[in-house]
Amino acid sequence: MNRPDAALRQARAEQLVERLGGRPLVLVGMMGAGKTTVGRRLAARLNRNFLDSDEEIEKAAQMTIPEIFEQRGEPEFRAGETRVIARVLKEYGVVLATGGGAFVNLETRALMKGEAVTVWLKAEIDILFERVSRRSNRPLLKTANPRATLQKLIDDRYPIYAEADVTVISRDVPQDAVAGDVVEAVLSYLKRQDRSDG
Ligand SMILES: Nc1ncnc2c1ncn2[C@@H]1O[C@H](COP(=O)(O)OP(=O)(O)O)[C@@H](O)[C@H]1O
Ligand SMILES: O=C(O)C1=C[C@@H](OP(=O)(O)O)[C@@H](O)[C@H](O)C1
Ligand SMILES: [Mg+2]
Repeated sequence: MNRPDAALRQARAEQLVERLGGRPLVLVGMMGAGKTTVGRRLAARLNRNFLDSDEEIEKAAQMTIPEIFEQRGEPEFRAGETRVIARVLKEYGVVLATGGGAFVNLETRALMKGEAVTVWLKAEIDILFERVSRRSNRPLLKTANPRATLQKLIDDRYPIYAEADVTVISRDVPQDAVAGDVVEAVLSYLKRQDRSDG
């Protein structure tokens, strides 16, 4: 990146941080959308702390996500997810990557929408499927036909993800470019909001 590009990028990040104040920025969307990896880059750009709800649950339980699903079951995982997100949202200006099911929970969704700016990272099934196929750490996809399972989850969840404040397409470009798209989309959203408030 040349110097004017870096300076522009920095300026946009600073503008966003200023408009956000202490509000957390939360990424929601399907498994494989890039919430964890794009979220980390986004936080670095904004010079803000990054947390991932799955990682926080793993730390608290001292178990991996597949172990939690296997030994305790999904309802207990979801209860932990709700608790962790409520705790993390109290952190000033945090960038939070959620697990794909977190926004589906009515209570957690209301909390996120009330406390944070929510961003849906949206991607096509081909992109999602290719990305989730790289690792076998997603218990919900351990089915006879994982692609069909992913499609079913998309059908069920997309109307709910659409309730996020901002939608950003998780394109097939480097994660840093997607992080840049998030900065621009959230900035436009907050500018629109500030205009309609004032
Ligand atoms: N824009 C991208 N280009 C290429 N690979 C990506 C991109 N975004 C995410 N990935 C890869 O896809 C996989 C899933 O990403 P991850 O951030 O874990 O998604 P999520 O947290 O939404 O499930 C990871 O291997 C990640 O490196
Ligand atoms: O979509 C879901 O219900 C899940 C998504 C996963 O997180 P990612 O979306 O980060 O893969 C993880 O929370 C768990 O396997 C369940
Ligand atoms: Mg993730």
